[in-house]
Amino acid sequence: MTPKSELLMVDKLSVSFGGLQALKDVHLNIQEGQIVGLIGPNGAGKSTCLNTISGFVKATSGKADLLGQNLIGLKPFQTARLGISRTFQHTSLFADVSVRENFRRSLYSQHGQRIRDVDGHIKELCEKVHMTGMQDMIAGNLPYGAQRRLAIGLALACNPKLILLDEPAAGMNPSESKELVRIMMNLREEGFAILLVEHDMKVIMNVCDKITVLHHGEVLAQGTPTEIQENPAVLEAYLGTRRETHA
Ligand SMILES: Nc1ncnc2c1ncn2[C@@H]1O[C@H](COP(=O)(O)OP(=O)(O)OP(=O)(O)O)[C@@H](O)[C@H]1O
Repeated sequence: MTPKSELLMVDKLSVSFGGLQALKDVHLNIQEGQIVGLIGPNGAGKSTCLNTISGFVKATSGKADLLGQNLIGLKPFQTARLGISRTFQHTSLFADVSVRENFRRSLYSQHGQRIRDVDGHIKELCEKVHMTGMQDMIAGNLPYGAQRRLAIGLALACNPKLILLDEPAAGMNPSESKELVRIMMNLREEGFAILLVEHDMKVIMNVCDKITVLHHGEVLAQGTPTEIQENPAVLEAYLGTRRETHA
C-alpha cells in the first residue's frame, strides 16, 4: 500500500480571546482519507480549533497548513478555496426551500456560472448523504437527522479535501447516528478527510482512525480509539466521568 500524504498539519497553534487562552500549542496531523476525532470536555477548545483552521478565528501564534499551503491569516472563503469545508453545531440551511434548492444555491455560491450539469451534481451529493428521493422536500420539514445530513451535503458542494464537522450527531437518535457513521465511512472510502468534533463517544470510537483529546486548550492525548480509551489521563479528565454518567 502506498503511504497516504499528509493533508493537514497543525503545529504549536495558540489562540487567546483577551485574557483567556482557548488553545495552547496544539498540534494535530490528518492524512488524506483519514477521520480524526477531536474530543474533550465543554470549553476545551474544540470549536475554536475548527474555527481557527477554517479562518473564522484568528490564531495568536502557530502554524496550520493544508497540503503545504499556509492557512493562518486566511479568511473562510480562502480556506474554502484551498479545500476546507465546515459545518456548524447549529445547522444553517435555507429552511423554507427544497433540498434541491439548498444544493443549487450552495453549488452556485461555490462555483458560480462555471458549474455544469447541476442536476447531476445534486443527485451525486444526495447519494453521498443518503438523501436520494428527498430532493423535493422542504428542508425545514425534514426529520432532524436528515437536516444534519443535508448540512454535510452542502459542505460537500464545494468539493473539499477536508471536512470539519462540529457535533454532527448532536440531537440525533441512535439510528440516525448509525446512518451518520455509515456516511462518514463512505466519505473516507472516497478519499475525503474529516476532522470530527463530537460528544457521542460511540460515534467517535466507531469511526475515527485517530483521536486528539483537548483539555483546557491543550493536547492531553493522541492515539487510536483503543489507546485513548485506555489512557488513564483521558479516563480521569473526560471518558471516566462520561462512562459513569452513561452507566
Ligand atoms: N469568540 C469568543 N470570544 C471569547 N471567548 C471565546 C470565544 N469562543 C470561545 N471562547 C471561549 O474559549 C473557550 C473554548 O471554547 P470552545 O467553544 O472552543 O470549546 P469547545 O471545546 O468547543 O466546547 P463545547 O464542547 O462546549 O462546544 C471557552 O472558554 C469559551 O468560552
